[in-house]
Amino acid sequence: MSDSSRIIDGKAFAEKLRAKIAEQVAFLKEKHGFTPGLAVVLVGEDPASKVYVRNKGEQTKAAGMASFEYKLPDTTSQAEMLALIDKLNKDPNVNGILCQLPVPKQIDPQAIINAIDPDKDVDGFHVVNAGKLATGGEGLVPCTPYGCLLLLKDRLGDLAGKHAVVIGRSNIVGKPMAQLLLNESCTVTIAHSKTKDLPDEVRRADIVVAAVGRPEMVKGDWIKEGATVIDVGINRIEVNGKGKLVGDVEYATALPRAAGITPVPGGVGPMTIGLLLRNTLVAACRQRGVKLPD
Ligand SMILES: NC(=O)C1=CN([C@@H]2O[C@H](COP(=O)(O)OP(=O)(O)OC[C@H]3O[C@@H](n4cnc5c(N)ncnc54)[C@H](OP(=O)(O)O)[C@@H]3O)[C@@H](O)[C@H]2O)C=CC1
Ligand SMILES: Nc1nc(=O)c2c([nH]1)NC[C@@H]1CN(c3ccc(C(=O)N[C@@H](CCC(=O)O)C(=O)O)cc3)C=[N+]21
Ligand SMILES: [Mg+2]
Repeated sequence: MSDSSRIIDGKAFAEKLRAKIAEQVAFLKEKHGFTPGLAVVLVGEDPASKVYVRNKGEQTKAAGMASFEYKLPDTTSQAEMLALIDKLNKDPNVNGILCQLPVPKQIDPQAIINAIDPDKDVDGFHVVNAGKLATGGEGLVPCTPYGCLLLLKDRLGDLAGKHAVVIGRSNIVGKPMAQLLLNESCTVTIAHSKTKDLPDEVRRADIVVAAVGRPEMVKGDWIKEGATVIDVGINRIEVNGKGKLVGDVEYATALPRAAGITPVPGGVGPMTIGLLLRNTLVAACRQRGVKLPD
């Protein structure tokens, strides 16, 4: 097997997804006379967050959807933030609301997330959507794990019975990822900072999803021959005085062992934005009482 055939190209997959969404959006406009809209709220000046928010806005518009951006100073109070969310909840032209995380320390992120109308919660972070994911309802699914799942199903087909190890248990990546894999009938292990022997857990995995936030902490020689590796990590490091983006997996040594592996950049990241647009489309159709176009 050549190295290039092992690479799971999330960027190309996401481009196809976005092209399809653009067609669906054009159909909705022509046949039903409306345009899905996404509001993104950014508080403060975090440079990485600014880049993501700009990318989201550009891709939203490229798909033919309406993009509303709210940039608030880092002194914004929780009450001001809640007032904006209330306004967006009531605005019929806003079908999806995303508050970029992290938020400054005077704001409780969970209070903000749970103030968003669950039907507009395109991040899928609201307690109602988390509950639906856990109990089988039709909610909105968190974009990053959803993107990981689409890449896995595209590569592997049916996932039933596979042993999946998810490293990380955050509410936004690890937990919903484990839930999605469980819903696909995988046998799921969730590892975290208190896990006793992480290499041993990873060695048993058919599927590894790494969502830790530590550069290349998952070593290539932990990966079982023929396993599929999804690297969610986005870590900015310096190499010879130059900035570089790396994942949570030691990519060069994992690549020859894995049957499939996502690169960083170009793997999970582009899928996250693709699924954000998809969730906005789905939310808009539900709010308008229109069937999602084929
Ligand atoms: N590509 C994309 O679209 C996205 C990428 N990301 C990236 O994914 C990564 C994870 O994000 P997020 O879930 O928000 O991060 P969090 O910091 O919220 O969670 C990290 C998790 O990793 C666990 N962990 C920390 N150290 C270890 C260790 N030594 N061994 C095993 N587990 C450990 C923590 O365990 P414990 O719970 O015990 O503390 C925690 O559950 C980051 O790099 C982030 O930038 C995030 C969102 C989207
Ligand atoms: N409410 C909220 N929802 C989020 O979904 C959310 C968030 N807050 N806060 C931050 C994290 C992180 N995240 C990424 C999205 C895209 C890329 C992405 O497109 N990455 C490119 C590279 C981008 C670059 O060069 O920096 C890639 O991996 O190829 C990365 C990370 C969404 N997040
Ligand atoms: Mg996420």
